[in-house]
Amino acid sequence: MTKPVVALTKGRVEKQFIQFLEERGFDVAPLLDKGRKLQVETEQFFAFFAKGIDVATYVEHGIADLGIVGEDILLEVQPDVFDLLPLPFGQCRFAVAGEPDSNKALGKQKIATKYPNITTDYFRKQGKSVDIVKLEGSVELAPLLGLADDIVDIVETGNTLKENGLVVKEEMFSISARCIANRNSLKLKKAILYPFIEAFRVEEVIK
Ligand SMILES: Nc1ncnc2c1ncn2[C@@H]1O[C@H](COP(=O)(O)OP(=O)(O)OP(=O)(O)O)[C@@H](O)[C@H]1O
Ligand SMILES: O=P(O)(O)OC[C@H]1O[C@H](OP(=O)(O)OP(=O)(O)O)[C@H](O)[C@@H]1O
Repeated sequence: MTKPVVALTKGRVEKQFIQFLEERGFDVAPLLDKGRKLQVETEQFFAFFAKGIDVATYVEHGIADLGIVGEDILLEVQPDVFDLLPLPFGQCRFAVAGEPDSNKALGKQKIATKYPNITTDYFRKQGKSVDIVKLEGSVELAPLLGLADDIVDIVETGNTLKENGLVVKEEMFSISARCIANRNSLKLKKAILYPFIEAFRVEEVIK
């Protein structure tokens, strides 16, 4: 019987996932000692490391059976994968933020974000149409430099907003990291995936 193939989001999520696995008695040494290698094998699974958006693609195409990815990616890209369960890390929230006294009276609100689909959907549900400026990071700069009126972004501690003189204007919703699965793998590799998924289950985070 072969092992599951797991696609892991590099960086922040990877670190928290490794700690999560360690607490559950998994063999994490190969993940910690990987150096610049992008694929490793542990006692329990094969892993490879990619950007979150690519983790979703690899799982959708069946290259990975499981993926560990931020819910922001799933909401933005809506990949055709099975969203199995929430994980107890990567917890943060989406918010509209901007300069404290910048309420736009006339014209369309201009919003800078890494998440154009989430943003459009959020404002559409409020019956509002906004102009979106897509950025890839350091989104907080946009209102400060006059590129946009406000931003839609992830807030965790609030430090990035605070240190740049911005405030939350509207709380949107909370997210966490998620374990996703390829739809066929779930049917065809049940025997190897289910024990693995069971080990990931954390009562307090199941919605
Ligand atoms: N401040 C944060 N607190 C908690 N989770 C976060 C925070 N920022 C991002 N995340 C989550 O972690 C995931 C990965 O974020 P990370 O910043 O490591 O990569 P990224 O946003 O793709 O940037 P990079 O281009 O540097 O790889 C995001 O998809 C999101 O789910
Ligand atoms: O509320 P905080 O704890 O300060 O976290 C929020 C920040 O974290 C994320 O940025 P990230 O570090 O991923 O950098 P980025 O700007 O390149 O996306 C997010 O886009 C915010 O900028």
